[in-house]
Amino acid sequence: MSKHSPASSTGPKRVRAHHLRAMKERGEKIVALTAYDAVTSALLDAAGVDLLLVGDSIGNTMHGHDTTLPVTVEDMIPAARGVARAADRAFVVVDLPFGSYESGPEQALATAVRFMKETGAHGVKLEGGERVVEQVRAISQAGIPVVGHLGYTPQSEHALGGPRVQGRDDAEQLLADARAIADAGAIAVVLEMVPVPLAQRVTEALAVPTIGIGAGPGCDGQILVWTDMAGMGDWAPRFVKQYARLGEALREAAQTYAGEVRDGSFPAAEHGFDK
Ligand SMILES: Nc1nc(=O)c2c([nH]1)NC[C@@H]1CN(c3ccc(C(=O)N[C@@H](CCC(=O)O)C(=O)O)cc3)CN21
Ligand SMILES: CC(C)C(=O)C(=O)O
Ligand SMILES: [Mg+2]
Repeated sequence: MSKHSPASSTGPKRVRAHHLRAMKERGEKIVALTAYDAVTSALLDAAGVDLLLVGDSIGNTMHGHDTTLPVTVEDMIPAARGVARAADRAFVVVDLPFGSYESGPEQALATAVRFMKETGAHGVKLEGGERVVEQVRAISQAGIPVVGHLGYTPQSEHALGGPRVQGRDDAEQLLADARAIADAGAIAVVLEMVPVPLAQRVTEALAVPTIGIGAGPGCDGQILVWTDMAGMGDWAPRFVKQYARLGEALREAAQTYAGEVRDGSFPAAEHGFDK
């Protein structure tokens, strides 16, 4: 075992784009979480998480916004840098934020190139189907692994009418979108808030892996926002399972610290210097 003890002992030393496809073919689930900084990246990487997404959910989780819409390229770059530097094994993907790729393939490629040059990440992700095929093609043809994102796409929340399950009445459109971005070179597709049977159908239709979030067990992998699954916030979407109560643990630690500072029991002799 390496010092990082990856959960999958047969897995690669460093997860690369082609491993994700191979994992789908072998029926091995792809384990993904978001990360927004080096300290968290190191912990999740050591746990054996295969893919770390520097999500534009950083807007909600770290920057106090209500949506992902205000997140900028300048917000994403230092976050991606921290995550990429601290991950020894995981494949690191960065979200292209709202406004950084919609104008066309030239804008999308310029943003993707900037992320690859300036952060050390291994790939990028963008939201949308047929409307962004030219963007996916341009990024892919430049040799940059690109991940798609279909179903509930939070950057379009005002057009979609809020966080709603997608593809109930337009399953064929979602399937066409998935095929279009896979054909344009996407290495994987995130499916967010898609009915379980439709996510299963898309997964069977594509050669590249699907990574689900609120899309059921039929996907090739699963992703969650790390602060949701670790119980850091006071709210999480219904599709989240909470695996820890880190928020409570941190609040209690800070309360104990505050009490000890106030009553003078911290710092003790061993925390100081004699000379
Ligand atoms: N912390 C966090 N977790 C996420 O999963 C997440 C983000 N932020 N930000 C970006 C997007 C936005 N996402 C969201 C945002 C809101 C809901 C939501 O309000 N869901 C309601 C109703 C869903 C329904 O129609 O049934 C829920 O109760 O879960 C879901 C996903 C997923 N992503
Ligand atoms: C929820 C995932 C898929 C995402 O796009 C994000 O965290 O920004
Ligand atoms: Mg995102």
